[in-house]
Amino acid sequence: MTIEFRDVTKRYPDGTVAVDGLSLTVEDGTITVFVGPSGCGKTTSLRMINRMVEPTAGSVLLDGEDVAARDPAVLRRGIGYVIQHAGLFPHRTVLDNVATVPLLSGWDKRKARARAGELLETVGLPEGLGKRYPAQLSGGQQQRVGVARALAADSPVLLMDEPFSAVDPIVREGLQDELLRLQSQLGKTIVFVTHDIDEAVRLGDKVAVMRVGGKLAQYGTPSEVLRQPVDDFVASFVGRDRGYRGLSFLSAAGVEVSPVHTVEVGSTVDSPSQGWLLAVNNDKQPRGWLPPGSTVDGSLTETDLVAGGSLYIQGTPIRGALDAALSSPASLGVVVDEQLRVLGTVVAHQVLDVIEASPQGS
Ligand SMILES: Nc1ncnc2c1ncn2[C@@H]1O[C@H](COP(=O)(O)OP(=O)(O)OP(=O)(O)O)[C@@H](O)[C@H]1O
Repeated sequence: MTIEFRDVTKRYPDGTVAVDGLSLTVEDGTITVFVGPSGCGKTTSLRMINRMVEPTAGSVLLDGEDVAARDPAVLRRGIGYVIQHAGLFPHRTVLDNVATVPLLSGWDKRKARARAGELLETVGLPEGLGKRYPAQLSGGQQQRVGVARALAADSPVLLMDEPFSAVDPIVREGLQDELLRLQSQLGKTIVFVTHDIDEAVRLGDKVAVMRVGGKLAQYGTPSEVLRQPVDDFVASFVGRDRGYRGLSFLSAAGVEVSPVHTVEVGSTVDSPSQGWLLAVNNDKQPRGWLPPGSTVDGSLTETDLVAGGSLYIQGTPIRGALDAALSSPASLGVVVDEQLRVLGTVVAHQVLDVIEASPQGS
């Protein structure tokens, strides 16, 4: 099934333009990866495919048919969807989690569970795990269950939103291998969102690099994007980072750590916040970000916050600093000490400058 974005724009009610004039076609039976820094509109784009978000202008077509003409609930049931932390129902067994969509589609319980058991096997989990609850599984196992549940929709389209971001790098590689193996058998049309360029290049038949402001910067095969970046943004986001396998060993000593405005959870925030405010607990550990212009009724709670990106522990290799900056909703990577207390922030271009200037960086 092809997925076509035709001049799609999404402006949220507060005026944020999350996606700006996106036009691209995801080809049938391929994996297309939307990649870019936090806040560039990847998730919004993905959610317009299954109508969890409605475009402000333009249209999304599945095999030439505008999704706006489809009943949203039926559409969604027919499209597999996997998110970070798997999004499993905590009070249902693993088997019942996977059987959710078949049950919603009217299958009888036995048949739905039998199918769920097969799917667990498909994603490399022993059927015996089906009786457990999600909390009794490792993070990697939970993600596999998330994939099994999405496959249960038996749809030609699978949407995956940072599905492997919350697991450690080794488990992540295993999950990526598994997805590629599954895809070689299933040939689905997959749209996959990540901020990790290595993951994008590894998984994507095509890669769509997006920039903040919701603009598509480049759309091509991984090798096109790596070898012929269209501009400096793509070059720095894709080109340089890619070249730096040595990043994992490079020190971040030269990276400037800037002070950051913090606000404590539980305190009051008067007047709309200026810029992004980093919320911390009373141990100075980061809890999330308060977006610019937010007003808070009474004292600040975690529900007022946007989840943060990864943290960079000072003294660890520079790769983590880049990852923190790229995954932060505020575009400010949070630097912490070993007790995870906030020290300040770093920005991606500064990290890239340090990498550039290093002997490994040319
Ligand atoms: N419901 C909403 N209301 C207002 N603004 C929103 C809403 N959802 C997202 N945004 C804003 O739209 C922009 C794009 O967000 P989106 O979640 O699509 O980005 P993303 O690239 O997926 O980011 P991340 O990698 O952090 O998930 C951001 O500026 C975000 O703050």
